[in-house]
Amino acid sequence: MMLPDTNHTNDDSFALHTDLYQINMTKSYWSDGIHDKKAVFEMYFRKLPFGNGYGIFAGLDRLVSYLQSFRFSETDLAYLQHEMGYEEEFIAYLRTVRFNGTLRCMVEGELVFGNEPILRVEATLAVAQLIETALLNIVNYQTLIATKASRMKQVIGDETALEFGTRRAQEMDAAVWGARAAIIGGFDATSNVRAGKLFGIPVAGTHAHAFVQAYEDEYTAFRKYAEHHRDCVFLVDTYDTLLSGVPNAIRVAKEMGDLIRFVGIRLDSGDLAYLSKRARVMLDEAGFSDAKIFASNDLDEYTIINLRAQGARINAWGIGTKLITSYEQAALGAVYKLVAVEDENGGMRDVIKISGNPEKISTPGMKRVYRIINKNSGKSEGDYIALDHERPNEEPSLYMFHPVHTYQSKTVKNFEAREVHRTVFENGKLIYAIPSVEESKSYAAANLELLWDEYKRSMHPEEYPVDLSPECWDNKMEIIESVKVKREE
Ligand SMILES: Nc1ncnc2c1ncn2[C@@H]1O[C@H](COP(=O)(O)OP(=O)(O)OP(=O)(O)O)[C@@H](O)[C@H]1O
Ligand SMILES: O=P(O)(O)OC[C@H]1O[C@H](OP(=O)(O)OP(=O)(O)O)[C@H](O)[C@@H]1O
Ligand SMILES: O=C(O)c1cccnc1
Repeated sequence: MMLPDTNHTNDDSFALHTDLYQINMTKSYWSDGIHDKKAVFEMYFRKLPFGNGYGIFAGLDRLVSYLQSFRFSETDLAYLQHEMGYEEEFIAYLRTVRFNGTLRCMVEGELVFGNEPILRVEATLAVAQLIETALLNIVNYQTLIATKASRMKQVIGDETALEFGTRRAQEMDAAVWGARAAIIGGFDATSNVRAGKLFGIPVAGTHAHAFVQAYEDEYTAFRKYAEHHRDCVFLVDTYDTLLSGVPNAIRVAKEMGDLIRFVGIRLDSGDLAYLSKRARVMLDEAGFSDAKIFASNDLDEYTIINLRAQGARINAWGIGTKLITSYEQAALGAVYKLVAVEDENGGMRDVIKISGNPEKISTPGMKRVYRIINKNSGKSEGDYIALDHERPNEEPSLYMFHPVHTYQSKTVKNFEAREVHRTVFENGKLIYAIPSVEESKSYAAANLELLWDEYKRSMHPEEYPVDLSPECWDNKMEIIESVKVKREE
């Protein structure tokens, strides 16, 4: 009897990290001889998550390493041939497949909105199709977490935001890449040490209830911790926060004096508003007005706003489950759609996907996205999606209108049209240097300065304009008409 391979030693590439239908479509393209036709796909989501007014893009780092190493390994090919039954000639073709295309993509920390391309892939039809699933998998998760983190950080403001979610995350990849995305979104540190090593991001932590329980009493536990660590945050809620936890923390801090840095205490249960206010008074009266109060326990932006309204005296927020699992909304819903394909004459044919819902009709053609910055206010007027050859920066004024409710319009003058995509790969060659995570985080913060506050509030934000250029809109309408005519024939 053959035992299944349980040690996964054959997991030596990500090329099979795709849906079966991509391989089956590729087989048809290849059999039909159209696999090397040029194709353009764009990725976008329709609706911002959490009712937020903006999104923060993350995922480019992993996307780059995926595309750079994209090839079917010999074990992948053996599996496809012997277990899945694909023919030898097709396997021989798959052996040659590499990412040979051009990728234009937002940079991590870029603001992203509904119905605008996050990235654009120009590649051969087969390759562009084979990579769809992994690209969506990476971007959907990381952008979701970066956006949630940014939304939480907007509420937390200048206070400290700590990512504590690894133990609750949807497996190990989600924990580390989610921690990274949280930092891009504005978090200050993660508790995940591996994420710190992998990405060079700040790592921070306190101690658990188990540590207190492991000693005969709470005082001894704090004292032992203090004897072996310079920075101390004592978890004060194991037995009784106000009657024993805070007094024991103060006692140890006094005894140890300058031998430690008494960073503060952590509250992890009970009424966090009440306990933090009482603990603040006790710490201040003991002469520790610099000691900070950390809080954790199922926190999210809604609880934080509420705790703030109650006058809670919390300086650092440890957030796990509700961030790393994107508890409020499980998925972003980005899609990857074909917008142009090579025709019989070697030119490109713009293509469309029709839907009964006008908002869901795809926008054909190869496009560029511009952020229209008003030079007087320094704020963004909205995003402007134009066909590839258009150059809005050369126009004296731009006519911007809602792509569905077209009567909502404005003319913008004295603007800078800032492209939001960079060329990351050109004909298969990586030409972009990925910034550090801290740089992406600063980039996200600087981008947020471009937005009026009305787009950034967590409840019922204003809808940020994402408009099509008149030429792009006309092209879409013409193609809708031509599809209608074909349907009627
Ligand atoms: N003053 C407050 N106002 C609003 N929400 C609060 C306040 N204090 C704590 N919370 C939140 O209420 C919830 C309390 O959850 P829960 O009842 O599970 O915790 P607990 O009473 O602290 O007990 P446990 O020891 O099981 O953690 C948490 O999400 C916490 O963040
Ligand atoms: O509540 P979250 O936002 O998910 O944040 C992470 C939680 O993980 C820890 O609790 P856990 O009960 O796992 O460990 P403990 O024994 O140290 O309290 C920590 O004390 C937080 O409450
Ligand atoms: O360091 C902490 O306090 C911590 C880390 C992970 C989860 N909960 C708390």
